[in-house]
Amino acid sequence: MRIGQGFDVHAFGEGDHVMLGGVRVAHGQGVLAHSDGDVVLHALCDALLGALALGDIGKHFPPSDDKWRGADSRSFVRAVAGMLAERGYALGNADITVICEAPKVGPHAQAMREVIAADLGVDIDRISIKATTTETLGFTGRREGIAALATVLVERS
Ligand SMILES: Nc1ccn([C@@H]2O[C@H](COP(=O)(O)O)[C@@H](O)[C@H]2O)c(=O)n1
Ligand SMILES: C[C@@]1(CO)OP(=O)(O)OP(=O)(O)OC[C@H]1O
Repeated sequence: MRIGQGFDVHAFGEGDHVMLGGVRVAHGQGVLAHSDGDVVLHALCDALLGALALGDIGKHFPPSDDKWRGADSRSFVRAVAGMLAERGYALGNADITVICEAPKVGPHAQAMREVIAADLGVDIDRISIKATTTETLGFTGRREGIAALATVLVERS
């Protein structure tokens, strides 16, 4: 059994939605990013890569590579899932926390769990999505950006 953790932040910018856990969430702003800027999936990928000491998301999908411009971050999750499987590992469980004042994550948490479970090929009860504000403190509190934390356990399959 191995453990991994991931963290990602994107600044809010122009737009009318954010992608969170592969789900399009209506919001008065978008995020600035090379890909679709899905902090949930980026933190998850980093946690999975970290669990197997495979580097980080930027090593595998460099922001300097035009191939990933506007990319659907679900493609990163599926690619990372493949790396795990190749090495004989499968997800034990993932626990993810989204940090922002808005949008509200709770109403979308179940849909995010379904997307992530499907992309990792695991039962939904292995995927947890939580959210918190920072009580108006810091960059998330000022609504300048959105952050996510992910912790995973991976097990020999
Ligand atoms: N973006 C968010 C933030 C919070 N929630 C839900 O609200 C609860 C209370 O948040 P506090 O930061 O005031 O503790 C939190 O436990 C979440 O259930 C949310 O859905 N989306
Ligand atoms: C996802 C990648 C893809 O180029 O770019 P961004 O969408 O900017 O996201 P970030 O988490 O800042 O960096 C990781 C990159 O791999």
